[in-house]
Amino acid sequence: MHYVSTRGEAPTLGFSDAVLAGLARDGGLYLPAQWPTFSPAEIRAMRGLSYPDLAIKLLTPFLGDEIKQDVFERLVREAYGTFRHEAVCPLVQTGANTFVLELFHGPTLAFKDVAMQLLARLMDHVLAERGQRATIVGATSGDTGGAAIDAFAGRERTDIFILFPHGRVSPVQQRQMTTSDAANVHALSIEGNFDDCQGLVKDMFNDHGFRDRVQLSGVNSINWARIMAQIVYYFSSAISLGAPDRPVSFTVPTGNFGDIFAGYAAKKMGLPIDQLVIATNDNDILDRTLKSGEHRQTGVVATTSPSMDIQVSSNFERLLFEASNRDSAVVRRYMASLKQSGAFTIEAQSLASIRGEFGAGRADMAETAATIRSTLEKSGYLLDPHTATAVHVASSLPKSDVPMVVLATAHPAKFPAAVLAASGIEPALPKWLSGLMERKEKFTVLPSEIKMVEDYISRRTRVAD
Ligand SMILES: Cc1ncc(COP(=O)(O)O)c(C=O)c1O
Ligand SMILES: N[C@@H](CCOP(=O)(O)O)C(=O)O
Repeated sequence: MHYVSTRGEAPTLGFSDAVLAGLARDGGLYLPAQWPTFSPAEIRAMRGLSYPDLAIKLLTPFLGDEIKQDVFERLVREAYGTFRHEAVCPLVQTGANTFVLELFHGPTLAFKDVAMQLLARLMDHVLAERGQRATIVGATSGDTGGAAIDAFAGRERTDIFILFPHGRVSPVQQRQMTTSDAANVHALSIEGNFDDCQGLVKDMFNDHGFRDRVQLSGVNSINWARIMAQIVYYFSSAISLGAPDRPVSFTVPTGNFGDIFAGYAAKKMGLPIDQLVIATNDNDILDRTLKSGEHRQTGVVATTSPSMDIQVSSNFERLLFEASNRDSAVVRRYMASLKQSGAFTIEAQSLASIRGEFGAGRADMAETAATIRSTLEKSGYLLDPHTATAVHVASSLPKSDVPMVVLATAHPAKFPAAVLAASGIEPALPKWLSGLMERKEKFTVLPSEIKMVEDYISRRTRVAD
């Protein structure tokens, strides 16, 4: 299996190099050269597999021959051994034909753990085999950072620097990033919003001198392995609802477009998905794009679902590549226009293809709060604000016989203030995190200035030791 860049001007890589590279050297994102596919009979035969066994079956074709099968199996089992629910990602029925897919049973209570626990182990393995080290730099609007720090803390071969927007993450999210005592962990509070943090990370990847000097790697969903690991729960939930003999729809709380792109990948691999619905909060660039065909960035507004406060949606580039029949020249034109004028207009054929695959909707903060309240009243289920945006969008769709699965991307206890205000209930952190809010914080505040951030990282990474 080989990996190609969406911009077509970077070397084609094997799996291990694509994982270590993060962003391609031409600024693009890696995708498998072909989608592995599974026939209905093969999907039927997956019924009854445990989550790790399903992950091994679905993900092995992406590895080529680069990771030995017994090693991969061990890494998968270790990764999902960190989850507190036996099913790893259990499905809960909340209405007649509606389900919530709980992705928050990992160490940091967010769906990011599903991919990050595996990615950290894969990276560690590849670096050890090669006798290399890496400097990992990541941007977070709250959840990726905590998940990455948990997964990489104490690992000998990596130093990890997480950039989060100053004052714009929840107190629980902040402490998950700032209370690690591992020497290889560095939390940087950036004076800006998430898009500024993600822009800094991409600028560092595009500064090839810096990139090579510190052996830069990324763990945001620009990294293919993040998307890859997220494909599995689309299969596990759809199979438990009758796939491949019954189609299933998904509504996904969306920001950087990684999670829902994993659903698109699952469909490409043969899973019968009826609708893939993008749910946004007030930062609704993707909802507007699907409606108008124009992708136009506006300012980010702070909401009660802070992890979705994003206007530069990285993985949309992967979809543009697919929708244009993998025409990297078209993608380069869109990206150049986005850089120059903050907007581009999607060509008619690509737009039709995107609209054929995806629906979209938005929920403002009042609708999100009302959904938390009404879901609790109707079904006794307490949603987090991100999941609530998707429940609101799903409930606004025309009625259908196809089961609708909403991805529950975070535990409500990560956002106690918003959940309390909406429902009157203050969700408690699980036992293993109960001392979190009392732990001592350690972080550095930096301006959103590339040179200052690069300088900070260069002085602290142990890559050159
Ligand atoms: C809780 C939560 N929900 C939804 C999202 C959006 O997911 P994606 O960025 O993959 O679209 C995020 C952040 O990415 C998140 O942390
Ligand atoms: N919502 C994310 C933003 C970064 O997304 P990623 O999936 O690209 O890592 C977060 O919580 O940090």
